[in-house]
Amino acid sequence: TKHLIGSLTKTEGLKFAVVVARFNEVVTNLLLEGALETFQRYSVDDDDITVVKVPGSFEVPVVAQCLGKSGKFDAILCIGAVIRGDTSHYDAVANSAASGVLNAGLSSGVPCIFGVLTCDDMEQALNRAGGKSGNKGAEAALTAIEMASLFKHHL
Ligand SMILES: O=c1[nH]c(NC[C@H](O)[C@H](O)[C@H](O)CO)c([N+](=O)[O-])c(=O)[nH]1
Repeated sequence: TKHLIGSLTKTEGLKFAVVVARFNEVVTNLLLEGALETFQRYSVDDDDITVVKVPGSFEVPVVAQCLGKSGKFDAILCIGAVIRGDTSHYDAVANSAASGVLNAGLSSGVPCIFGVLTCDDMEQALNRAGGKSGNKGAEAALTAIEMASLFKHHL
């Protein structure tokens, strides 16, 4: 039986883009920090990481698709924080971000990792951005490394 799996240790030469929504930047900067530290811990070269800022999560997918199609990256990490609070169009933004990131990956053929928090309130979001529930940005970075390695070395 042939089992294909991405490595977390053979990260040399893997190139990553990180698309970060500025909306709720108190949260998204913490997610970005967690992601960058995880890349560093897993020996991803700093020169192999490109960070792109966009206004909100709704703008993330089109940039992820563009970066994917550039052929310059092995995985695209998408970071955002959609917080319901008193936002009327929470569902529109959250659902668009999810389907948008999915389609960016499918259309570009480059793994696009969904690191967009969708939470009811700021406390929930902060708990998932380095609080007691961990850091979704760090987790998504691990996923990005595994998927980049799987595609580069096995697919
Ligand atoms: O990333 C977010 N964008 C949000 N809206 C902006 C949206 O992403 C676009 O930038 C905007 O609609 C312009 O296209 C949010 N809310 O509306 O609450 C949110 O919680 N998070």
